[in-house]
Amino acid sequence: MDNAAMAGDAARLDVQSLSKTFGTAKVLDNVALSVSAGEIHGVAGQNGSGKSTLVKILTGFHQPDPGGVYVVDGVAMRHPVRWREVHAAGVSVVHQDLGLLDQLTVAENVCVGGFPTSRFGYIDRTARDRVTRETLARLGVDLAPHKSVGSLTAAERAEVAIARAMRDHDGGSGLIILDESTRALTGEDLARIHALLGRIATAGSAVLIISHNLPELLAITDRMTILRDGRVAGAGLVTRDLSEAEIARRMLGAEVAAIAPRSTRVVRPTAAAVEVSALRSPRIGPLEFSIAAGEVLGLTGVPGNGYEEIPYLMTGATRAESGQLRVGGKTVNLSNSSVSRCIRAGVVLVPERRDRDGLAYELSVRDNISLPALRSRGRPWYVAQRWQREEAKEAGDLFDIRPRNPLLLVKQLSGGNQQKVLLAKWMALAPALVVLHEPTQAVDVGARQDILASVERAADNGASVLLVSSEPEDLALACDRVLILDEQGLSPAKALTTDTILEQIYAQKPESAGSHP
Ligand SMILES: Nc1ncnc2c1ncn2[C@@H]1O[C@H](COP(=O)(O)OP(=O)(O)OP(=O)(O)O)[C@@H](O)[C@H]1O
Repeated sequence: MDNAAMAGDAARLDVQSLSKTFGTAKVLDNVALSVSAGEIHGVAGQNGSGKSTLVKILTGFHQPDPGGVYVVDGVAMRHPVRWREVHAAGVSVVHQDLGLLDQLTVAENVCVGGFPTSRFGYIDRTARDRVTRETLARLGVDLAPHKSVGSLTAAERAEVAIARAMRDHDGGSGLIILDESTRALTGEDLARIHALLGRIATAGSAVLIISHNLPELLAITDRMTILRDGRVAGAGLVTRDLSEAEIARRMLGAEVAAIAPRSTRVVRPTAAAVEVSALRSPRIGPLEFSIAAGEVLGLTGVPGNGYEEIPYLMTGATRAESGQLRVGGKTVNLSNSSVSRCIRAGVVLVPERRDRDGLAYELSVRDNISLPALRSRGRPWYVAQRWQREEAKEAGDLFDIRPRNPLLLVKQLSGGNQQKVLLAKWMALAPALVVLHEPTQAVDVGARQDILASVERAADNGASVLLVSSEPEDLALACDRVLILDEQGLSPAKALTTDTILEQIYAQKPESAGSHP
């Protein structure tokens, strides 16, 4: 698409000479970025290259170093940059987690932070519903304002978040920033949100989208800016002149070597080392499957059909209605278990939500990596032992954790590098069963390969691995076998190719899809 050409060349966003220093680290260095009216502009970059920092500066969360220029629709932003002024100038943002309140309605979510009030200060429900209806109609989104957000599909939730961001934009004005907000969407859900972004751009607003999904950026953007180590490694490149390989090369400064699918390289193990039986929750089951030692088993389904619950049900994180897990000669009752009991049985979970379930943000990289082994390998934890230092160094090298400083607090790392720490933390335990949920979400192309390689390495070292993912490409690449959950239960993928897995997933759609567990 070339919306920019259609809507003229007025810059909605113009950034020049923008830098940001944390302590002694310059994480953005002289960045320039320009987005025209009617343009969809993509930003890509390796984990830690500065994308989120850029968004945080544009929204006034971080202050840039002195000297930068930041202009919205012709209005120069004053220093310090304040969200109120940026927003008034026409900038809005949709964050990764969408920031929705599930217990509230569509209208309450769309109007949150800007409730129309009556002259006595009460919330004016009629005005609120009218604003919501008008916003949704303007965006071409068909949603009832009174529906509860907790009951919506993944695509509908993204529509509500985008509607909230667009609520105060006068027709065709301003800039909407999507900071990896499409990352949990796949297939038709993703296509639906792309169509919405296309409509927003065609109406004359500008869209700035940050994503690790290179096919997504190639499909919907007009131009792209690529960051590498905080510097621009490609400014305003016309997307139709780019390929995935070219973007990756600019991002990483090197070619990304393709890896061969596991199924073509490895002799399939046969004897079951892990057996799951009678696994049932209110939404799924009973299910039964097994994983051999040294095997990577993939598991997927239509988003929201319940397959996303399986990693949590199998590891004691969510209590199952019924279910047994046999691993290493022990049997765990999944209707009456806990995470710590599962860990003692040699079962670890690498969850999707690292912020909620996986990492201690206020602790260092080193402490996070060695936490699970502290009990068995000796205290006190506040004095770093040699094995802790060695383990942290090894993990840093193996997973390419950047910056390579094990004393940094996890909260100081970029999102993708936090994901690598989470993996390193569990892999260091040499578990019998590793269960991973969406391990490559929000990581760059190079890190994705490192993570899939580490998953395979765990299996090659004798672990059983369950890879639960919405990414058919990851499943086709890293698995020995893939199971697909539908209303009939689990069935094996007929072939380990992206297309076959996708076709099988969407051969049967559920009646109603809910949100992630
Ligand atoms: N509060 C902070 N203190 C110190 N360093 C920080 C802080 N926030 C970010 N950084 C550093 O700034 C750099 C850029 O991080 P940023 O989160 O912007 O990267 P990113 O491109 O968004 O990465 P990802 O794709 O992994 O989300 C990283 O090296 C990170 O460690």
